[in-house]
Amino acid sequence: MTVSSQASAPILDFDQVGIHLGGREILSPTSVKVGRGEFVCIIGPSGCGKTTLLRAAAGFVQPSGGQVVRNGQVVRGPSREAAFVFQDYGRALLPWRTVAGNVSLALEAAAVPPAERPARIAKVLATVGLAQHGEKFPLQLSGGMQQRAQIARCLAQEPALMMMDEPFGALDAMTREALQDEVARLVRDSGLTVLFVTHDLDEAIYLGDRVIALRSNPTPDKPSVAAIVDVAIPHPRSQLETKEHPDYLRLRRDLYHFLGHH
Ligand SMILES: Nc1ncnc2c1ncn2[C@@H]1O[C@H](COP(=O)(O)OP(=O)(O)OP(=O)(O)O)[C@@H](O)[C@H]1O
Repeated sequence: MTVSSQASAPILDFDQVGIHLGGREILSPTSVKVGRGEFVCIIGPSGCGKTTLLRAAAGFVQPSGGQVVRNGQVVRGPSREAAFVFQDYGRALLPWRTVAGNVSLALEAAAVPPAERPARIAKVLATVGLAQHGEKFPLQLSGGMQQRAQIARCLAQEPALMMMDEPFGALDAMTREALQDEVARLVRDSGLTVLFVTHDLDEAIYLGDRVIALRSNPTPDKPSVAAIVDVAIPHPRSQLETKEHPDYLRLRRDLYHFLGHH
């Protein structure tokens, strides 16, 4: 557990959360507390329940056992306090609305008065480096820029928690690194708490304060959570220096083994 998660009441508390879907146990009872401002990455093989865990935190899925407590309240459904960034930015954005129009959706949903919207839209677009692109339509932008637009829309909702489900999985390596750095910066600047699903061990260690490794097909001997590791590499991190840090290779090797590779 990191200092931040010990220092204050957790923003998110998975309390013995178990999830069955389609008559099958997807997630065996899982308890994890996430501290305010923490960046927690979730890794594991395809189908092990990473997205399901995020969906439970967002209130899209109800646990079959246990409870998710967010900000002291049991989660019973979706809330503006929790924003969700999907991998598939192409489907998350409305193609017939401009980038600014897409960001505006979050403000409209929150009934922000029309007069206040332009300044708030400009602010979040500047945060993600899209200040000059508000009047463009999503399909006029690169994949990385579309994903920034989706992140801007989430930020406009001023969430306390951001769930990111493989947000950079569809991007090329350079765009992906650039976006990793931007998200790390904006999370540090804003104090947001992030739950971040990825298939990529390097991405998990680079971004995470902690990494949760899940396994598929849990049994009483081998529950869903294979390991939770702290990443004590100081922030701000840089792509090159982090990968040369002595902790980095050790964590990478440990997580690789926890995931069942030999
Ligand atoms: N609504 C549902 N009904 C039945 N089964 C479901 C439902 N949603 C998900 N599942 C199953 O639950 C399991 C976990 O799915 P989930 O999407 O959480 O895995 P994941 O670890 O995120 O996978 P991936 O890395 O491939 O995205 C999968 O076997 C999936 O088929």
